[in-house]
Amino acid sequence: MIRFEGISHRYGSVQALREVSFGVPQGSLCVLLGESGSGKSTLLRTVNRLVEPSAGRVLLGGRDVAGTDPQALRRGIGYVIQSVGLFPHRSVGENIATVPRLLGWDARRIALRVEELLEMVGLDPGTYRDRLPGTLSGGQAQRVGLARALAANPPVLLMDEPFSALDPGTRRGLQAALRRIHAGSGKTILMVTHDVEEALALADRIAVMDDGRLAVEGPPLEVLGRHAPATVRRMVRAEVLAFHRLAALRAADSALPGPAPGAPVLPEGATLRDALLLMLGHGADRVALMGEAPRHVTLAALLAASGSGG
Ligand SMILES: Nc1ncnc2c1ncn2[C@@H]1O[C@H](COP(=O)(O)OP(=O)(O)OP(=O)(O)O)[C@@H](O)[C@H]1O
Repeated sequence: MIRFEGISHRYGSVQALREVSFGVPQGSLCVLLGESGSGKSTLLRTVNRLVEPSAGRVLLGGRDVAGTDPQALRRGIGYVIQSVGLFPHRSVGENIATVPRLLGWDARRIALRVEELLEMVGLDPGTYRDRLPGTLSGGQAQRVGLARALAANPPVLLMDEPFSALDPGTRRGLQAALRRIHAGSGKTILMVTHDVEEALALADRIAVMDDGRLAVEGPPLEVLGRHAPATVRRMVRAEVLAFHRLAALRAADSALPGPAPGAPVLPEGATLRDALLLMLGHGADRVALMGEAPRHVTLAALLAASGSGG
């Protein structure tokens, strides 16, 4: 759906991107991970032409975006950023209606869509539709930003650290909302984050950027697993706190009954941190628990227990 072909970009003397090539399959949620300054936002912004790359091309559904009128292109791509960027003097409903208005939808269709979207992102339409953005909390504003980006049902959504300014609880709520919205929608989502846990909770593909280059790209368990490149291992170290939390939880408390044929086996008394490391080491999404009755722990149960499962 999105294909980067040999993308390089310079800002003056800064080489921000170096020959980046990979594809984001239709319907997938791909997370761009990488340290600060590695080129994640620049790459994301080549898709909606907020950045015109110095070399290479971006294909969207097989078409070179350079040949598409930027305004028309952006109307077909949802874009969500950390600072939200809601219009301060327009109500929540008017903010969400921005693109449908530009597309000439009639008033009734717009009103129905605004209501549907507010419900989708977990805000009661009666309470929030007529509020001004300045009266919302950060998490509520981010929900409105997400609803606005989804308004005209774009097949592609670009998200640049959309949840990073939010407290952990609010953030998990929005991650859960995003998972619901994405599931079965066929939408292709490309999302920048610094947060390895967030990537594990949301992504079906992860692309890791390192100093403007694509370090690795693939399914999460492959990318973050045993053969992870140095840049990934540095980031994972930065997530030590999350691992501490998992280390405090017994794997047996998150186990489901039943065998897990072929899965690696976790010793009795192991923690969820042990379970995660075993999954990463084997590229497996579940581990079997040693003991009398057959039991197993899934990655989804592990994320739920760590508070990342929504
Ligand atoms: N408008 C600009 N002018 C000059 N240099 C820029 C500009 N935007 C980004 N850069 C530089 O390009 C490089 C890549 O920046 P980019 O914002 O893409 O990285 P990032 O991985 O998204 O970083 P972060 O995680 O900190 O947001 C950095 O060295 C940055 O300083």
